[in-house]
Amino acid sequence: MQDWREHKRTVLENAKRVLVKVGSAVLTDEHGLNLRVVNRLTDQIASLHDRGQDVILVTSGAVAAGRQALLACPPCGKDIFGLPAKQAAASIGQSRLMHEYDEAFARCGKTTAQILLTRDDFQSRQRFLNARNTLTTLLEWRVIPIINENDSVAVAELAFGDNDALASMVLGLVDADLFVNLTSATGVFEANPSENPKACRLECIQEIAHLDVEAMCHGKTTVGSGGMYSKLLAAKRAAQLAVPTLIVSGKERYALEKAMAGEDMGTWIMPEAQAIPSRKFWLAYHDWQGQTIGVGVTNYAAQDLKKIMGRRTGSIEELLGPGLYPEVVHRDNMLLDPAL
Ligand SMILES: Nc1ncnc2c1ncn2[C@@H]1O[C@H](COP(=O)(O)OP(=O)(O)O)[C@@H](O)[C@H]1O
Ligand SMILES: N[C@@H](CCC(=O)OP(=O)(O)O)C(=O)O
Repeated sequence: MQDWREHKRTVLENAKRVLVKVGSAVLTDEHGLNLRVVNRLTDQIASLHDRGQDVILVTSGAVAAGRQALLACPPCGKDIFGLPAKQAAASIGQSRLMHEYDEAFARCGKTTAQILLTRDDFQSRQRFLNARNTLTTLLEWRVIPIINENDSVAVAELAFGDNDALASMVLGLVDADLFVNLTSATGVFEANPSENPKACRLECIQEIAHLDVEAMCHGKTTVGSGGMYSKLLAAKRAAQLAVPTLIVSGKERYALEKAMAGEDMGTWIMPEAQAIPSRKFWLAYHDWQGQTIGVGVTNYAAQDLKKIMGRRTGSIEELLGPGLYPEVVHRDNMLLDPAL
């Protein structure tokens, strides 16, 4: 196995397309969106971009920015914290968030584009491909795509709920070669540092597939977003796509620049040696219902399957007519144990 430090150095030096994700805990403070953080982050992303790297930004902060606006001018006697209120706050905040990014990037001479996605967009092959085409075109034009979940239309069962999951899905859309996840912690620790202050930072996670994420983060760590738990699940998906993840503090000044320059900070998560082909990755996220042990595209409709269950292959043509497939789900169209 390649030494992880050497692997990290090689990826950092050669990454052409970097996806940077920044969460609410980094971007916001008790007053809402922290513009100093937004400006520092855009400066650093612009520098990477100037060096020729494509950068895709997945950002949270719409709900916080919306609530900030609402608190400045509250709707008399109305709830601003329930789910519909959260969705409405996101729609108020998203345009403000985007405005701040747009202005900050413009000061660095960069053009931005907003893309709002929901889980639906990854479940429909057509929408998945449309989103991919748009992103590819933007990147060819050297525009910086800024992505968030489309909170105001996402219904509970279709919501990502946290942008770590969204970011990991976008990796597959844009064929990124590095995922940088900016967090409020200084990296991944052996255990939740707020519960166990003696826990040490992990410099590298070599085999994320074998990591007990539940135990390490003690379940989900924050309400409404996943904290480190969802970052590790996102890193697991990234690893399946053969994309390494760097989880690093977004609170520290110049953290992104320093991390990209190879300083010893945060946690490096090694990718799996064998990437899932992108079509299979899409399959993995196509069906989210029930207890999933694997996913695949079937050659037979459910009612036909009921008719032929338990029958000999030779009798199938008699039941369903000619032109049949020899298998219900071909192994090329099947993925077992996706990191759902
Ligand atoms: N093993 C762990 N290592 C590091 N942080 C952890 C761990 N388990 C739980 N956490 C918590 O996860 C949080 C990091 O996520 P955060 O950046 O706050 O989330 P978000 O990006 O969703 O807003 C930290 O507050 C930290 O206390
Ligand atoms: N899409 C929402 C944030 C979702 C969320 O909680 O994200 P994160 O803080 O990154 O885990 C927003 O823009 O406010």
